[in-house]
Amino acid sequence: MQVKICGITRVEDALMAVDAGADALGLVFYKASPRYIDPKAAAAIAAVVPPFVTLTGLFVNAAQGEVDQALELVPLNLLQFHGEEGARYCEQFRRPYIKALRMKEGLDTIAAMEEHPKSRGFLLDAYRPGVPGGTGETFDWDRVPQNSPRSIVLAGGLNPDNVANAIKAAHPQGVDVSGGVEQAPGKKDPQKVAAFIRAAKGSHLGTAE
Ligand SMILES: O=C(O)c1ccccc1N[C@@H]1O[C@H](COP(=O)(O)O)[C@@H](O)[C@H]1O
Repeated sequence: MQVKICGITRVEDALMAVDAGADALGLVFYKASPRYIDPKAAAAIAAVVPPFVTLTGLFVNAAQGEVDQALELVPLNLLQFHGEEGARYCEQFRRPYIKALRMKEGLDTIAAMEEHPKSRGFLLDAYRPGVPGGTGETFDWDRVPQNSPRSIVLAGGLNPDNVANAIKAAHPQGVDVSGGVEQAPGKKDPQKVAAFIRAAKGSHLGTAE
């Protein structure tokens, strides 16, 4: 099970999450988020990330120039588009990307995936009107399609206590968490991060806490 810890704003949190076993870290370049980080500060975090950890940049309906600027300053391995971005927009940056899909009632998830044939995978998040993500809310994990054409990253309201059950229900390839491992918005809690990663990675072994 691959684990992404999103909303990293401090070098010490990046180091701590990597040490705890995170496979990917997320930097939020969405200015309205309490976890927003500007590209210069993000570059300082990028400088400490080891080579086999996927550094992800999260954007929400950003102007093309904003993404270009982040890419110029920060060596991002993966882009995460969390708004209403279409395939042509996402593909223009010529970087690997994942499209986030917010699981609004009635969404045809497979049809939404087919709109992004070049997305490396799909991050499924809870839907709350007017809020693009990071809501801390879960959705019905039984709605996660088991016939997805590509990897599924499960997100939305995950925490150390529910992640093992979420994995059992949804069978994702990866999980993503932000608020569920924080002590305060933008500040990660080392105990929660370690417990989350242990529970997620141990879930298939039956050793989850
Ligand atoms: O983290 C944010 O502030 C954020 C803002 C706008 C879009 C997405 C955001 N975060 C992503 O939302 C999901 C779920 O977060 P949570 O675990 O429920 O807090 C996750 O993919 C974050 O990367």
